[in-house]
Amino acid sequence: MCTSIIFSPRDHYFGRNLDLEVTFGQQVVITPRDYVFKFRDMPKIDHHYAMVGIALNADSYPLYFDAANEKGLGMVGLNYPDNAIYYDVKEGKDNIASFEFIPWILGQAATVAEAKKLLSTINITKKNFSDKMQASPLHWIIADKTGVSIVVETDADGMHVYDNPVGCLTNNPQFPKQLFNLNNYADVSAAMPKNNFSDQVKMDGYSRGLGSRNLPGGMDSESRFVRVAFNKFNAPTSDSEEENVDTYFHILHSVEQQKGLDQVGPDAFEYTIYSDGINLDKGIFYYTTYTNKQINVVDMNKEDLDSSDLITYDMLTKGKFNHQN
Ligand SMILES: C[C@H](CCC(=O)NCCS(=O)(=O)O)[C@H]1CC[C@H]2[C@@H]3CC[C@@H]4C[C@H](O)CC[C@]4(C)[C@H]3C[C@H](O)[C@]12C
Repeated sequence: MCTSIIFSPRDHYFGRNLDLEVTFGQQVVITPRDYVFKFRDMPKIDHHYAMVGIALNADSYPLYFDAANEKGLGMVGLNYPDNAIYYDVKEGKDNIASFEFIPWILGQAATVAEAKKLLSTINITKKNFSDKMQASPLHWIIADKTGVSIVVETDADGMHVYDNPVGCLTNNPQFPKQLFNLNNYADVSAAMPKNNFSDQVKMDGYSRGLGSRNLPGGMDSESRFVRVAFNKFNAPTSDSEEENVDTYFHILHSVEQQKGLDQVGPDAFEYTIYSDGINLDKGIFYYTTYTNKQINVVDMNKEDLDSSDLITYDMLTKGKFNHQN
C-alpha cells in the first residue's frame, strides 16, 4: 500500500510513502530537459520539462514511481489492484502505456489545468515495459504548486479524472468511495469532545486527545486515507522551510507501516520503504527511508538540467545514531 499527500503550509510539498514487502533498487532520478523520451505509440519527445523523483533506472529509461517537474507539477502512482484496467490502443487518441504516463504528463504540462488538457485525449494502454516488467495496476494523484490536485483512475467503465478536495490518496477502493467514507469521521477533532451523549451522564474527559480517539488506526488503505487527511488538515504551518519539511514528514510517518504489522505472505510483511516529498515551488527533493529517518536532500537546480543523460543518486539507507557520551 502507499500514501500520497500534498501539504501547503507556505510552499507546496508533494510526495508519498512507498509501502511494499520487496524493494526494487529504486533511486533518486533527475531527467534533464534533453533526455529523449521514446513512446510505444507516440512520437518521441526530445525536449521537455526536467523532472526529479524516485524511479527504477531500467536500461537508462526512468520508470518513475513518483516525480515532479521544474514547473512544480507532480505525479504519484499508487497501487490500485483489481480496479485498474488499461486499454487497447485506440485510433485517434494519445496512446500512452501506464509506465509512460508520468513522463508524458510531467514532460509537457506545467499545471494541473494543463495536465487535464492532456488527459482529455489520452488512452492508457496495457502495454508492458518488458516481459519481466509487466504493467502494475495503479491510480495516480497529480498536484501543482498552487496546491490543487486531481486523481486519475482507469476503471472497467473508462477513465475518470476527479478533483481532489482533500489532497491525499492511498489505494482501494475507488476515490469517490474514499471521500464518502470521510462522512463516518465528521466528529473526529483535535479538541476535547463535548458530551453529546447525555447530560445525565457525567464525563470528566479522563485523557487529553479524546477528540481523535475514533480515528482508524489500521494499516489498510481506508484507515490510512482518513488518518492522513485528518493529520494533514490539523498540521501546523510555519514560515521556515525546515519546519514545514519536518511537519510534512511527521504527517507521512503517521501512516507509515512498521515492519511486522501488515502480513502479505508466510514470512513477508509490507513496510514503508521510503517517504519522499518535493518542494514544488523550489524543485528540492527530500526523502527518508525505513532505516534512515534523517531527511536527505537532492536539489534539482544544482544539476545541469540542459543535458541529456539521467542523473541518479543511490538512496541513503544507513541511519546514524548520535552518541552523546
Ligand atoms: C508496488 C508500488 C506500489 C506500492 C503499493 O501500493 N504496494 C502495495 C501492494 S498491495 O496493494 O498491498 O498488494 C508501485 C508504485 C509505482 C510502481 C512502479 C511504476 C513504474 C513501473 C511501471 C511498470 O509497469 C512496472 C514496474 C514499475 C517499476 C512499477 C513497480 C511497482 O508496481 C510500483 C513501485
